[in-house]
Amino acid sequence: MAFHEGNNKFTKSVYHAVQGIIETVKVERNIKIHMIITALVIIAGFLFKINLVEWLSIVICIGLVIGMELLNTSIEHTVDLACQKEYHQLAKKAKDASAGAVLVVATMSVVIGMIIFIPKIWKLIFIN
Ligand SMILES: Nc1ncnc2c1ncn2[C@@H]1O[C@H](COP(=O)(O)OP(=O)(O)OP(=O)(O)O)[C@@H](O)[C@H]1O
Repeated sequence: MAFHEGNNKFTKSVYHAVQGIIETVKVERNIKIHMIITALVIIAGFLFKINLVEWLSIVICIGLVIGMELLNTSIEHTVDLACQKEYHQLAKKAKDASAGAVLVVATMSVVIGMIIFIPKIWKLIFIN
């Protein structure tokens, strides 16, 4: 395979991946909420001048939550395709487990956000 062919294939893959993200953001309400929370957390990070480890924790959480939400959407589409939207006990199990994965990562992110920001907010209110 010539170098430019490989390069072209990579560009196409990135294009499709970006399309997947854009489509999901357009359609899925939950990922829009995650995006808004992400923006607020980044603004709070700058306002409270959080340190490098805190930024790293937040970047990991953001990546995990949005990545997991994209996977959840992918699983929902795959299940709908497989069962043609007919009720099926296995479809329920697959979708519920997938939604559960998002919930686990989102809960972990909220806890990390609280550990980072609550002491800073507390200091701002009661010490300043
Ligand atoms: N084909 C099906 N058979 C059985 N249960 C289903 C089926 N489709 C959905 N469900 C049930 O309904 C729930 C919601 O499924 P749905 O596909 O509407 O996801 P959603 O509400 O769009 O989720 P999200 O808000 O995460 O995007 C699932 O978690 C599952 O319990």
